[in-house]
Amino acid sequence: MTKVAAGFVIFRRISNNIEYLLLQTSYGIHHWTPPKGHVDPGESDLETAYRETLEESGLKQSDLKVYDQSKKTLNYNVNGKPKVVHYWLAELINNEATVKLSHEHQAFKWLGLEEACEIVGYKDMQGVLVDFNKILRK
Ligand SMILES: Nc1ncnc2c1ncn2[C@@H]1O[C@H](COP(=O)(O)OP(=O)(O)OP(=O)(O)OP(=O)(O)OC[C@H]2O[C@@H](n3cnc4c(N)ncnc43)[C@H](O)[C@@H]2O)[C@@H](O)[C@H]1O
Repeated sequence: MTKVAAGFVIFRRISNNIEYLLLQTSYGIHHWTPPKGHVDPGESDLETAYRETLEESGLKQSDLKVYDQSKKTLNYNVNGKPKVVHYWLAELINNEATVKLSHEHQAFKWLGLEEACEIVGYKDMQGVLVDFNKILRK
C-alpha cells in the first residue's frame, strides 16, 4: 500500500533574500527534509501538513501564509514500497516565531536555494525547491 505524507516548504524573507527551512532527522541517514509526515486516517493532506509542521518545527498555522495553488507531489520508494509526498509552499509571516524541534529531528537550517538543493540531495526534492523559488521570483 502507498504511504502518503504531506508537509510545507517554508520560507522566510531576510532583507532581499529568501531562505528555506530544512530539518535533519535524528534517525536513519540523518537526511534533511522540510517538515512533513504521514497522513492519518480521516485527515486531509493540508491538515496533515499543518499538524506535522507544528509537531516538527513548532510553527503554527497562524505563523504561516500558505500558497494554496502551489501543491507539488513527489513519488519515490522507501524500503521497496511506494511513497507519495505532497508539499505546499508557505511563508513564515510571524517574525517572532522560533523553530522548536521534536525528538524526530536533531538540527534545522534556513538556507538559500543553492544550499537548500545541495543539502536535500534528492533530484525531485531539488525540483520542488526550484519550482517554488520561481513562484517567488515572479
Ligand atoms: N531509518 C529509520 N530509523 C528509525 N526510525 C525511523 C527511520 N525512518 C523513519 N523512522 C521513524 O518514522 C518516523 C517518521 O514518520 P513521519 O514523520 O510520519 O514521516 P516522514 O516525515 O514522512 O518521515 P521519514 O523520515 O520516514 O520520511 P522520508 O520520506 O523523508 O524518508 C524516508 C526514507 O526515504 C528517503 N528519501 C527522502 N526523500 C526522498 C526522495 N525524494 N527520493 C528518494 N528517497 C527519499 C530518506 O533518505 C529515507 O531513507 C520517525 O519518528 C521515526 O521514528
